[in-house]
Amino acid sequence: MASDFKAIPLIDISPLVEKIDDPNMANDKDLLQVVRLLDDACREAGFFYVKGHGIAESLMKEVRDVTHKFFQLPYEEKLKIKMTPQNGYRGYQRLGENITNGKPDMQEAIDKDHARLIGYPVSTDILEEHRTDTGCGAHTDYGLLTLVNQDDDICALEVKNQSGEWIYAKPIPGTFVCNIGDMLKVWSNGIYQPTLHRVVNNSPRYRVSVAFFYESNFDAAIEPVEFCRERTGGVAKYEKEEATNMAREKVRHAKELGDQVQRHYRRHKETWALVARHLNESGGGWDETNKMLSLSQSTLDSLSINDRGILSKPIQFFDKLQELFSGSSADGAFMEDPSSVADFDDEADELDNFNDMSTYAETKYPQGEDSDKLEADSDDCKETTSQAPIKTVTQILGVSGLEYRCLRASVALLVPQENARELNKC
Ligand SMILES: O=C(O)CCC(=O)C(=O)O
Ligand SMILES: [Fe+2]
Repeated sequence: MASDFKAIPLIDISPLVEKIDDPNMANDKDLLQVVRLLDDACREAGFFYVKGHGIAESLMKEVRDVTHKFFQLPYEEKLKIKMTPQNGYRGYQRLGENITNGKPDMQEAIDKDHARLIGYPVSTDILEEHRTDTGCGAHTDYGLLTLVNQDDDICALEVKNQSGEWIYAKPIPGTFVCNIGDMLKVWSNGIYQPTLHRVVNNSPRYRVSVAFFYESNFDAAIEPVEFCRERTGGVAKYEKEEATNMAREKVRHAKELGDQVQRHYRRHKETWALVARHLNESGGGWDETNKMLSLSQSTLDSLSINDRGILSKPIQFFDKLQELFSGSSADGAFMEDPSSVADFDDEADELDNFNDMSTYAETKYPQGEDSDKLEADSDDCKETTSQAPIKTVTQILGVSGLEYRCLRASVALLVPQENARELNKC
């Protein structure tokens, strides 16, 4: 547990860097002092700055400058390297796509293996209805150690101390801000605990940071190391776990939501199959005024109770279902099921232009509750139908854009390799 720290320590690690290949390093007083300071920092704040790391300040700045330049590019340019399931979720992640604690983060990013280049727009540049209050919601990092090269002139990264106060990790030029992650907690048998942190860009300037996440391989077994167990009473406080499982735990909620969306999708697909089967029957047809199928008595009589129940009620989303499942005509040529992840993702991209963030207007988030209904009288539906005339997957599935993005985050589970970053913050 983070202590009641009021400031984050700055540690000059040059003795460590200089002696890193020295077989006698353990006898070096200066180096041992660095180790002591690092140990204190990890116990107290879980955060520290490092200087004397050997990377030129000018190079750190250049990296940030390039990052700024990339995010200034037109949206279409950035999309050329967009993150997809096919490329293992590496590449450009659009504004609002990263979800923390169920809320979209007001950030865009490029993920490349263990590095993440992050851009935090000025909040007034984001449409008010799309804005959330954090560039990155409160979280701990999943791995061992994170190093952040942050913009020199903007205070945005905040770290929570034990009394619940948010302490700024103010930029200190030439330093990296470092923090420990969940894996180190397990390895150290709880001696070190990761600290909650978040990013809020309230400044009038676009902020970038470049983070490096030092993590184990996904198949590594994470368990308390013996040395730390001995120092903490001899009993392991954490069970041995595969890194992948730790990551999965982090995205449990997103995964539940993904399952929910898939259930919605399947149900509407079934409804449409039923509607399409009877649509062109003789004596039948679509009654636009009542939003119902008109069916002959003999057809009605032949239906199962369940099917009759569905078809004798208004089908509010008829045109949407038709578009989604059969293109422009009711020919029953259904689209792929979303369990085929790539297809679903592509389809979403087509229907849902994230740039205008039109599906993003809703902010309701079910927090795991299963709002498994799309009846015309449900509040959910009223909300979606009364919106601007947009045709989106989210409307049809009866989920908000936000939930839908969670689905996408959950999809990351299916491509777990190298994907610790994506999983990190759900
Ligand atoms: O942008 C920052 O300063 C930190 C970002 C962060 O905490 C993260 O991506 O895990
Ligand atoms: Fe973080």
